[in-house]
Formats: sequence, C-alpha cells, structure tokens
Amino acid sequence: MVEILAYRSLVKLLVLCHFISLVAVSTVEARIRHYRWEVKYEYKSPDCFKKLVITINGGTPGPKILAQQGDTIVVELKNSLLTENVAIHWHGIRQIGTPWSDGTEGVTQCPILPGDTFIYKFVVDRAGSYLYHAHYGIQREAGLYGSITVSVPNGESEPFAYDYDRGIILNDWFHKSTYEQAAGLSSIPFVWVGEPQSLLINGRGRFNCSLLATPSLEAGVCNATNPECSPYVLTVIPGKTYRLRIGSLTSLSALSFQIEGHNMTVVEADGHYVEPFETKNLYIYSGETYSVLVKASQDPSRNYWVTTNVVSRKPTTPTGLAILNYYPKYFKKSPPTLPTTGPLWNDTAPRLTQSLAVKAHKSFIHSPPLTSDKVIVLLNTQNKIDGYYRWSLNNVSFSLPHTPYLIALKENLNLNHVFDQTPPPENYDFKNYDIYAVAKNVNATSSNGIYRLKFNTTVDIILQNANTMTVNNSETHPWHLHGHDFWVLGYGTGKFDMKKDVGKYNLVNPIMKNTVPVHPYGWTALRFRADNPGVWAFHCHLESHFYMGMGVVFEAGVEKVGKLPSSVMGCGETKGFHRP
Ligand SMILES: O=C1O[C@H]([C@@H](O)CO)C(O)=C1O
Repeated sequence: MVEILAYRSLVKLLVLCHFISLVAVSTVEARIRHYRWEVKYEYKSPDCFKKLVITINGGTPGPKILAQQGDTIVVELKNSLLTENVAIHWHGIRQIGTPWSDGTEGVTQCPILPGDTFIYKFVVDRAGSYLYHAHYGIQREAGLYGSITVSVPNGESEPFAYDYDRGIILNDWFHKSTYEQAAGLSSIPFVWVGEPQSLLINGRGRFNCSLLATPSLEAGVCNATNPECSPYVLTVIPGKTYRLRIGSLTSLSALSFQIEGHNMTVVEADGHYVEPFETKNLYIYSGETYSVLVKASQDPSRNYWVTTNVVSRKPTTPTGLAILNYYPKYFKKSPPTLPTTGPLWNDTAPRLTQSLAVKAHKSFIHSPPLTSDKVIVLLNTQNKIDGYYRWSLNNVSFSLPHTPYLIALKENLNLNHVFDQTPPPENYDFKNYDIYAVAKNVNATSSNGIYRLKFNTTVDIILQNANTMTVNNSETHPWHLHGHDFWVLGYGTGKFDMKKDVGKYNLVNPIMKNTVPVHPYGWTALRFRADNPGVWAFHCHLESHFYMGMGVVFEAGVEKVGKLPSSVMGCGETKGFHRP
C-alpha cells in the first residue's frame, strides 16, 4: 500500500515536472519561420512611372519578416529573374555560426543562378529592427529589399512603452535601369545617373508625370492616378503612442525624415536601445534603422504630412510624401498645409549633432574593450584607375574575386588563384595628404586583397573622409559592417589626429551599430571584436560606391567555421563543387 502511494506520488511528481518543463519549453522554444519567395522582374509604377522592377512574391518592398528573438528563419528563394543572378543579404543579422548565409555574392557565396532555388537559414538572435536586400551588383536599386522585425522573447520587456508598431522603409528611386547605371559607372567616359527621380516611403512615391514628353505619357508610361503610387497612409488612433521602425535603403541619398507637427523620440538604432532623445528631423543614412516613438497627440480633425528629403547632396528630387491620418476621419485626404522642404541640405552641423546624440541606453550599455589590438585608418577618396572613376581606401580600390573568399579559405583552395595575397594598406600618408583638396595624383590601384584579423582581437577603424575629384566637395558615406556590431567611439570634423582624438573617445556609453556615416570632411571612429568566425564585408552602403570599389573585407577565425553547404559553391575555382 505504502509502495503504491509512493508510486502514485512519484507519477504525480513526474507528470508535474513534465508539465512544468513543457511550460518552460513553450516560453523559450524557438520557432522555425519558413518563407517561400519568388524573385522576378515585373512592371510596376512605384512613383507613377512604369518600369521593370524586381519583386518578391509580386511586391517591392518584399514581404516583411516578423520573428521573435531566437527563431530560425528559413527563406527558400527561387530566382525567376530569367537572365540575372541574385543573392540576398540579411542586414544587421550577425549570422553567428552560419557565415555562409550572409548573402554577400563574391564574399560568402556564389550567385544564385536563374532558375535555381537557394535556401537561406539563420537565427535571429537579437530583438530589433533590421533589413534585407540584394547584394549582387547594384541590384538592390531595382527594388529587391524589405524589413526584418525581431520582437523580444516572451516575458522580456523593453525600456519604453508603445501601443502599436509600424514599419517605414525609405528609399530613393531612379528611372534608369540598373543595367544602364552599372554600364555608365564602368565606362569611359564615366556616365553618372544624377539625383533620384523620387523618394519612396514604403515603396510609394510621386513623380510629376507632366515632366515627360507627350509620347511617353500617351504610351501609358506615367500615370498619376495609378493606385500603386498613391501615398502611404499611416492611420493613428488619437492619444496612442506609435513605435515607428524606420529604415533607409537608399542607393545614393542621405535623408531627413519628419512628421508635421509631431516630435519623435529616438529609442532604438540598428537593434540597440538608445538613451532616448527628441527630435523634429531624423537624419537617416542608407543601411541604418531607427525606432522612434510618436504620440498621436495633435488635432485629430486633420491629417499631417510625413516627409523625407535629400540632405548632403544638392537635391533636385522632390520631397517624398506620406500621410499621417487620425482615425476615423479623412483617410487618404491630403493635409491642408504645404509640405515643408526639410532642413538645409548642406548644413552638416545638425547631422553631426544627431550622430553624437545617439548613445547606448543607460540600462543597456555594452562596455567596449578599453584598448584595441589594431588600428586601421581608411582614407575615403574618389580616384581614377586607367581612366575609370573609382572609390578607394588608402589609394586601393576594392574589387570582388570570382571565387567567394569564404569558400576559398575554408576549403583550402590555392589562394593565389583566388585573390591578391598582399593585404591592403592599414594607413595613408597622414602628413602629406590634404583632405580638403582634390588629390594631386588621383590614380589608385585596384585589389581584391583582404585583412586577415587574429580571431577575438579588438580592432579600431578610423574612417577618414576627404575631398572628391570635384573642388570643394566631400560626400557622406554610410559604412556597413557585416557579421558584427561595432561600438561608435566618436565623430569629428577635419583630419583625425591620433594624439588628440583618441583621448576623446566615448568609452562610457557608446552605441553599438552596424552602419554609421562618415560626414563630409570628417572622421568616424569604430571598435569591434573580431569574434565571429567567417569572412565579412565592410563597405560604403551607397550602391554605386561599393560597385566602384568602396569597401574592404575582413577574415577572422575561418578555421572555426562549420561545414559549408555545397549550395553556396559552383562558381570560379569552386566549379563542380556544387552537389545539389
Ligand atoms: O560616385 C560618384 O560620382 C559622382 C560624381 O562625383 C562624379 O560625376 C557622384 O556624385 C558620386 O557620388
């Protein structure tokens, strides 16, 4: 009897334990989120002008990826572009343990051929706002992009409160095809596309069709009443607080974003919580994401303009427009006011001020290592090589190899056949270089050499901006690092001075990011730990600039990388390696 009772309570205990473990498992259990995407060319009119764009499952921007921290994302990508390769990069996702899923053609994988299906599989290991986009040639510009939102695990809270979550992707839009643009960039004489025709908010913009000649209007090339180009409407409920996850994937433009009559509180940047600050204009550079909180606290009897403008380059592109609409009135009705044109395009000071204002939230500080093992200074210049326009770092312009580095290094191929074994320079002629002048000798060399870093070491990067090949001109370059976040230790104007400026680094509460601007004639200092085994690109996020050589590649701990899937192989020296 005693034994039976003991047995019963043991069973009860086991059942209880099993139940508890089930509950525990169900709160932490990561899910697999499976997506099937078909990538194709279709005629669309995002800004009323009809052109061929790249869609995913029929749309540009593509489907939103919504996941929870710890989930595994599986994207089964069918390339239906017919005559064009493709690759997709998951921007801001570090790909810890899956460097082959980073989607960087030439660095981590061979391109996906027309007709092929490729499977990307990776874990979204940190909550936050991220992006995805093509990483093959300048294909992103054709409309192949979208957003990834990763929510916090159940039971975990964020350091701010809001009622609703909305996504906003900003982009600039060109009517010339990517083929024409790429050919122009690699021609003598150089053919530059100029400023974008419009700015898109969630894939919608407005080009003034009356600027076109009558025949193209008659041919239906531009139609102002096409519903595809009616502005995005953000409907809000009076009194509620909205978290807007704003990302920029512009090809060329630095932007300012504002909501008429409403302030924004910045709370997140590139997946990291920010010590909150308020602003009227949010400056955002290609590849960055921010979350802002906006309270629907204004007169609900009217609508308000949501606007975006080009800054840093002399704008000729009209303001990008969306509508903030107060529920339940006047959906789609234009606000009664004229949209503002935004802040002065050539005033760098408020942009530098905002960059400096973005600090880690006081309860979420990841302290940086106080010293670094290596410093790499990258002088950003515009150059010529054999008469071609290029961008260079320390007078070396980057070119991609035909065999992806990751495969060559991991599979122990004969590296001499794959890329230049001389690493690029780690500095420039500091004493003799005038960053305010057009370089006296604008010729550079071209290389596909890479920096091979010691695993787990701390590396500082100083981005040093300079004059372009045009007198009195320096551009803003947004730099994006794959596979890691870095600490943003400082920004400054003029020439970075090792003796004076290192002492001014913010080692207390620097924000961590994956994309950061270097302002005109300025410098930006970053620190990262080379703790993610793989091969990773670090480049200017402007489509044409990376295409023209504005990037470098880091390798660290490649010997620790697991077995590569054969699906990433098949090109260059890896021909015949692809065993589907
Ligand atoms: O890469 C670029 O080339 C042009 C210009 O410098 C030469 O036409 C431009 O504005 C860029 O950003």
